[in-house]
Amino acid sequence: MKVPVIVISGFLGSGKTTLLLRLLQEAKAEGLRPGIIMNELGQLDVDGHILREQSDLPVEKLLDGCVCCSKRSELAGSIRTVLRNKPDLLVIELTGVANPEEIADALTDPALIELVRLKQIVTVVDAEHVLDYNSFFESDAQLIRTLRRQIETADILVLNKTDLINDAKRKKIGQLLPKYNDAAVLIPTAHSIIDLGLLLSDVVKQAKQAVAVSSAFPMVKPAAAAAHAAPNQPVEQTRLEKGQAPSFSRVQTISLALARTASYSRKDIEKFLHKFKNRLLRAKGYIRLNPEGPALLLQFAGNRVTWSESAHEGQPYIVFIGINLNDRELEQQWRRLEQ
Ligand SMILES: Nc1nc2c(ncn2[C@@H]2O[C@H](COP(=O)(O)OP(=O)(O)OP(=O)(O)O)[C@@H](O)[C@H]2O)c(=O)[nH]1
Repeated sequence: MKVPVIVISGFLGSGKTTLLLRLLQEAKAEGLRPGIIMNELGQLDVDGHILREQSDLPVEKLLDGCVCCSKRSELAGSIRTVLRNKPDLLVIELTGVANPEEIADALTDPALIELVRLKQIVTVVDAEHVLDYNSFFESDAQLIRTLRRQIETADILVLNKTDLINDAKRKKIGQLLPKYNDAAVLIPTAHSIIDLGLLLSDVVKQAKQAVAVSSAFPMVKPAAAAAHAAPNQPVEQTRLEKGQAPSFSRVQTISLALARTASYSRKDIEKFLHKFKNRLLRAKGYIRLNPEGPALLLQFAGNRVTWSESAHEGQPYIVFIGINLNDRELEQQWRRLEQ
């Protein structure tokens, strides 16, 4: 069974490590064995120290670079190392400037696709500063885009540090965030206190099934989470019934194994990809245009298609990463391309 992955993203200082610590405590209380990967931009393992002081779980560190770009090639090795301990769950805390979309993409690399599946992207938003990002980073369009993608791709938006803002600011942010992502569960809070059942209930269920324990686990515990919340900062949830955990990330990954005997036309594939472009963030695959030919690496990113030579010897496949994709429709239409 593929190990579910929770990605924690959010700008520098927004409260990611605070959330991670809470998540690990709750996971431990539920009898889960989480695997942890922390990525930091600098060479100093600051958050790792904090974590080691407060948790006895082993942490795999990726220092001095961002796992979505310069450290990407090391991600597969780190995940394999963590998987040796047979975790029920893998939690990856990204750097503040990482685009979670890139991680969704990295998890579908050939070395990982059979081992892990993206479960949820949680983005922690710093309520005190989020409205200022556009003016702070005016000269850095790439950074602004990344911060926006952190919000747009989230399944859960934790609006943290609400203890540091007034009602007017809170209202403004409450109007802004849905403009970028109206499908995520929005949780205003302080000190990253959220109902962790949203993240863990299905993993607990799966772990219990795995050991053939039949007693049902309560899906979420809103009352318990609210009891921990700071005064005047009730845990609120919107766009999702309380007690209902989303089981899949909004960023979906659909992989299709391709028959070795099938042939394809390059033009048809490109037409297909452009047809879905509004919902497709990324597509990539190792495809043989004809059964005797070599595998080619197909990449679709930013609405551009590139083909390159590849030494891939294994089963041809294609992976689609997108939002609001209909897997049956996509597969049916893809199969029509087979000649
Ligand atoms: N006042 C206040 N402080 C908070 C809150 N949440 C976290 N903090 C503090 O903010 C600081 C940064 O929190 P972290 O959890 O380390 O943030 P992070 O996103 O992991 O930070 P980086 O690793 O630098 O990206 C710490 O000193 C926290 O104690 C909050 O809701 N309110």
